[in-house]
Amino acid sequence: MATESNLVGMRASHRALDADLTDCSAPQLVVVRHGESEWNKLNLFTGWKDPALTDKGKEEALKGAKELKKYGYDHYDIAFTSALQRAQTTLKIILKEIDAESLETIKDQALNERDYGDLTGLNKDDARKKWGEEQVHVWRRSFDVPPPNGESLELTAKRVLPYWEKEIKPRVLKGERVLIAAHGNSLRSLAMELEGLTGEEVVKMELATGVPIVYKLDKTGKVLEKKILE
Ligand SMILES: O=C(O)[C@H](O)COP(=O)(O)O
Repeated sequence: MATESNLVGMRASHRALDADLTDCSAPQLVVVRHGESEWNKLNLFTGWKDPALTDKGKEEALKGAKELKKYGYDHYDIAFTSALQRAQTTLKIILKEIDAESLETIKDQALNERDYGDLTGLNKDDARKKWGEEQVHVWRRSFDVPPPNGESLELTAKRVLPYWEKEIKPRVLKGERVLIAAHGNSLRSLAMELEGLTGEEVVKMELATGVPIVYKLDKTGKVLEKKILE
């Protein structure tokens, strides 16, 4: 079920928000985290490694597509995804289900998962045993502390957001219907910008695999309305 009008634009006045919500021409953007991958299943730090989706991951992508259809978010002008197959396959499954297999799709590593550096390939529980619960939590969920030789969320945002500003946002603001299939941390970086979240707020945000998020934006690209289709 769609989470009812989960309004995040707390900084906007309610009057302005109501006015804009009645405006069907307000720019709209749909983002989705890939379905479960083989390495998610094995509880391994994945980052820029490129495992495939599991069967469960494919089912999650299909379920996400059915939710998009159910709520009428099944027409797009362009799609963006990362250079990693778990996001690309998720997108493919969605596009097939909404009869949009020939949709123009741009793949770019700017949308990749954060690079987990030396943690890549390690089991997350083993890492907790080795470095302690707290240290691993800091690496996974602090804003600006990178894992050894990897990217913090802040560093991830430094490549995701310029790409958003240059390649995606202008299309969304022009009224193109854009679908992005990407990763937990690349989408967190984007959510930070769209929803106006602080570093502290964004690290608390968890994105479920295969669950689409629909954003309605104002004319500057900030979020007026957010619906999680789960
Ligand atoms: O790269 C990974 O391991 C996951 O896709 C995201 O991991 P996280 O939940 O530890 O950020």
